Amino acid sequence: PLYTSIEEYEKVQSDIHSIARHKLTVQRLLGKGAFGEVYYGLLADVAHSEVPTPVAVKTLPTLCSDQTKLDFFMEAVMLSKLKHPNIVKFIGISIEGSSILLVTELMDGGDLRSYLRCLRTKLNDIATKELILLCIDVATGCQYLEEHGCIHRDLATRNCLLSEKGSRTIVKVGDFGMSRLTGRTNYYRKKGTALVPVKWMSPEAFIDGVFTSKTDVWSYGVLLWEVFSLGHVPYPGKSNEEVMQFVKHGGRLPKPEICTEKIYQLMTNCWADDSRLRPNFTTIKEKLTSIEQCDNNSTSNPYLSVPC
Ligand SMILES: CN1CCN(c2ccc(C(=O)Nc3n[nH]c4c3C=[N+](C(=O)[C@H](O)c3ccccc3)C4)cc2)CC1
Repeated sequence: PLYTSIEEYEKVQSDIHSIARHKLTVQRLLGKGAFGEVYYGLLADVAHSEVPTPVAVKTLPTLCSDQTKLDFFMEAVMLSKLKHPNIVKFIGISIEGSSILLVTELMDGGDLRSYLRCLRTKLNDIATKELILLCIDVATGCQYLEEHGCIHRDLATRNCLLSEKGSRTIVKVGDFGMSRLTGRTNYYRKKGTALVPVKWMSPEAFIDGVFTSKTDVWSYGVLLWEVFSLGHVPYPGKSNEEVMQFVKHGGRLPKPEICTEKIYQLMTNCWADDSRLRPNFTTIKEKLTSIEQCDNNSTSNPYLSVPC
């Protein structure tokens, strides 16, 4: 596996910005990621500003395998290549002795799944419009990944982050711990049986280990289901093995209660057995936008500007 990562690294030759440790002040713990922890930090002297910039600092446990270190570094390399308003912004890494810190923009709203679960208690009439806008943000970030030959491989609400800048909540695709660049091929073949998110995976991914942007589309369909079920775990009560059998024989997630038929239709299109029949992220974004505008019109304005 080390070779695979080095091979991956060669594809993404990039100079990673390194941050002098004395410019970084690590403060309170924000959350525990898949590996390591994420802290609130302050970075001095960004763009020659007097005031330090709040950042997120992702740490690796000092005691961890070389593979984990390499994956962590690969995530930094991957993130450093991706620049988009719906992808969490990479700032740099700070290496001192055996400690490696990954510094990104601060997303102060936390992860999308926790946000959805909080929504359950806050409002009883959840605004479908707000949920669709969250999904459009994620689809826009995924469209960028698709265009840049980057397969995320772990799209899920737990890996998306929110920032509540002013009134508008914006969602960005966060954790890239499992993402891979396709380079010449346009798919990635998983080696070994690393921990894989079966409930978010397409049949060709969990059967043959083949990942393309269309496997990300399947995962995005499950993310849509998560959003409209306000953060439920997919296939409740089913084990990974049972889910694989169920999905392999055509079983699919049911329509969440607060989800409209049109949105459920979009989800099921993302779960087509044949990956060629699944929409791409450009189509997904267009469909969600027209649904959102349609909902807008039908409530406020009788003369529909968007044919529903
Ligand atoms: C009610 N409160 C609201 C505030 N709250 C938080 C909880 C967690 C966070 C947080 O981790 N923010 C992050 N900003 N940037 C990155 C973050 C994580 N990153 C990572 O790379 C992490 O690996 C990651 C990536 C995607 C999703 C989760 C974690 C990069 C912020 C506020 C706690 C509850």
